[in-house]
Amino acid sequence: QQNRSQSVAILGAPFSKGQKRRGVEHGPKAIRDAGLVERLSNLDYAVHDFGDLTFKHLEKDEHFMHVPFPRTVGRANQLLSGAVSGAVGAGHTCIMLGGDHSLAIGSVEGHAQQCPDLCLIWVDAHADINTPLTSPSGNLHGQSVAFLLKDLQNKMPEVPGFSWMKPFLSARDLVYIGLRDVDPGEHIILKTLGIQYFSMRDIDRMGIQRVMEVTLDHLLARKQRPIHLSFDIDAFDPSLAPATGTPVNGGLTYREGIYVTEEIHNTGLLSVMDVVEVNPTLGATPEAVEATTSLAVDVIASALGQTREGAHIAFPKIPEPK
Ligand SMILES: CC(C)[C@H](N)C(=O)N[C@H]1CN[C@H](C(=O)O)[C@@H]1CCC[B-](O)(O)O
Ligand SMILES: [Mn+2]
Ligand SMILES: [Mn+2]
Ligand SMILES: [Mn+2]
Repeated sequence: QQNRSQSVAILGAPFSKGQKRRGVEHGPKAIRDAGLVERLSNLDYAVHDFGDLTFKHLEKDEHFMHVPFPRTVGRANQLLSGAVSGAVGAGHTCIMLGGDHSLAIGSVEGHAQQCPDLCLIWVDAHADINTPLTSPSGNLHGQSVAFLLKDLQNKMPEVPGFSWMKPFLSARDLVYIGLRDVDPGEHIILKTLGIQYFSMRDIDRMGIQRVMEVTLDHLLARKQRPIHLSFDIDAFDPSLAPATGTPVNGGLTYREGIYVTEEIHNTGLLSVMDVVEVNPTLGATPEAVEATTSLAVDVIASALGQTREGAHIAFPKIPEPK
């Protein structure tokens, strides 16, 4: 039998108002339909599926500057924060299924309520660190990190809907992997704050093994602490994950993405993982959607201990005939 030493909580967040394309709210169902619960049940985890959160669309929700749906996004993240905090507080490793990447605001904030010393690994083609003053689109899924960082506090206006939280993360506790489409305003923020990032060029130069070595050393060498992995499916090359809202060429290979999650699993410190921006309505064919959703299941399983070399949980030794 399996000593279900650990337990994983699945939290669906069917939410899309951090950006303008319809369909990403169907991400949680699509990832479950790709067999997530079955895949995790084969690992050494007790699986608790908490179902999907229900988000209210607020009637009166005027733009703030050019930012759409600020109160709806803020409220959704306040709700998600409580749910993630509850799941982590109950001792679960939490998998948050998006939904767009604005949901990381609530996910990381809720995690930090339980684990104030958490560190954040952001795997994404994008930095998602625009402020309302630098954002080209106003879309909050491209601003999530700016709401989390104490170092950006004096560069952030008061956005309606976000008065329930305050920034808590230090720039040194964040590392980016996979960047290849960074806006000018984001670039000056990354450089000014001295945030550690590995772009796709860095991965080409160093290789993913060295990137992970430096990432985990940067975050954990001084002190072991819980890891929050925020994984935007668009970190992968669009040939692997086409069903997503902002695809950018030249992304992670399948093997690079799996290596990232294997290394994070091997720290034994993964506490919350977001998997966001899977939009099943954007696949050109059913096969394209299936490729994207099964990839999401693969990276989650890998982050939770599925290994490419195999495992023999059910076999203490080679069975012998009677
Ligand atoms: C918008 C298109 C033209 C551009 N290639 C694109 O995607 N740009 C990214 C980079 N900055 C944009 C923004 O802030 O609006 C977009 C956010 C993406 C958010 B994410 O959660 O998917 O990481
Ligand atoms: Mn992205
Ligand atoms: Mn993102
Ligand atoms: Mn996106």
